[in-house]
Amino acid sequence: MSQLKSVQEKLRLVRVLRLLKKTYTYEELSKITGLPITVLNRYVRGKVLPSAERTKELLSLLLPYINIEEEVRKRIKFDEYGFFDNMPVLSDTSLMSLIAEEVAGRYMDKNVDKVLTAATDGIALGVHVARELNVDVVYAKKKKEVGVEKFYEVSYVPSASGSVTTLYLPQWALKKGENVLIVDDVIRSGETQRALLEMCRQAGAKPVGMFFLISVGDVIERLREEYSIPVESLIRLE
Ligand SMILES: O=P(O)(O)OC[C@H]1O[C@H](OP(=O)(O)OP(=O)(O)O)[C@H](O)[C@@H]1O
Ligand SMILES: Nc1ncnc2[nH]cnc12
Repeated sequence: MSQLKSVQEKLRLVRVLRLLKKTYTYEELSKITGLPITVLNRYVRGKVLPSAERTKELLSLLLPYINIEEEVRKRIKFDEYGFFDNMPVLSDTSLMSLIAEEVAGRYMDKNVDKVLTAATDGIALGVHVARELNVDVVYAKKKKEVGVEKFYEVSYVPSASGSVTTLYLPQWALKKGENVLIVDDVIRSGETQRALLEMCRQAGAKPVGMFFLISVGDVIERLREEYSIPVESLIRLE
C-alpha cells in the first residue's frame, strides 16, 4: 500500500471512531475493539495514529456498527410545517466524509471531471464528494457575483414559491465535454436540479449522474427516466 493510501486509511479510522463516539461510550468501543480506552482516546484526539495493520483490523471491527443512512435519518428533525433542519447532517464532517466515500465509490467509474451543485446547502456535500473523487467543485448561486465576466443563467419557479428564481454560474466553471456529477443535499420538486442540468446543456458538458442526501417523493425516478443517467439518493422521504 502507498504511504498516502495508508495515511488515508488511518484518517478514515479516526473519522469512524469520532462518529461512533457520538453514539457509543469509550467503554462500549473498548469492548468492541478489545483496546484500552486510553488508546482509543488517543486515536480520537489524533495524538497517535494506529499502525496500518491495526487500522485494518479496527476498521473491520467498527464499520459494521455504522449505518450512514440511519445516521442521516436520526439527525433529521421535522418542524411543525414539515420542513427539516439539514445542519445536523451537513455540519458533521466525520459523517459527511463517510457519505462522500460512499458516493465516490458509486461514481468512480464515471470519469467525473467536476462536481456541480447549488448554493447554499449543496456546497458542503459538493466539497466532500469532489475531494473524495479528487476533482474540483463548482456551485451555482442565486445572485450574480461581481468580478465575473460571463454567466450561465437559468430561471425557474420553485414549486411553492410563485416567484422566479435564477441561478448563475461563471462560464469558466463548466467546460464543453466535461463529465459532471450533480449533487445536492435535498431534492424535492427537482426544479433546482433541472436548472443545473440546463447549465450543463448550455456549457456542452455531460451530466453523468446525480446524487442527493435526501429525496422527497418519486422525483429521482422521474429524473432518471427523463435523462437516462444514474440518479440516486441516500435516503428517501415520502
Ligand atoms: O428540488 P427542489 O424543490 O428544487 O429543492 C431542493 C433545493 O432546495 C434547497 O435549496 P434552497 O433553494 O432552499 O436554497 P439554500 O440551499 O440556499 O437553502 C436544497 O438545498 C436544494 O438545492
Ligand atoms: N430543509 C428542507 N426541508 C424540507 N423540504 C425541503 N426542500 C428543500 N429544502 C428542504
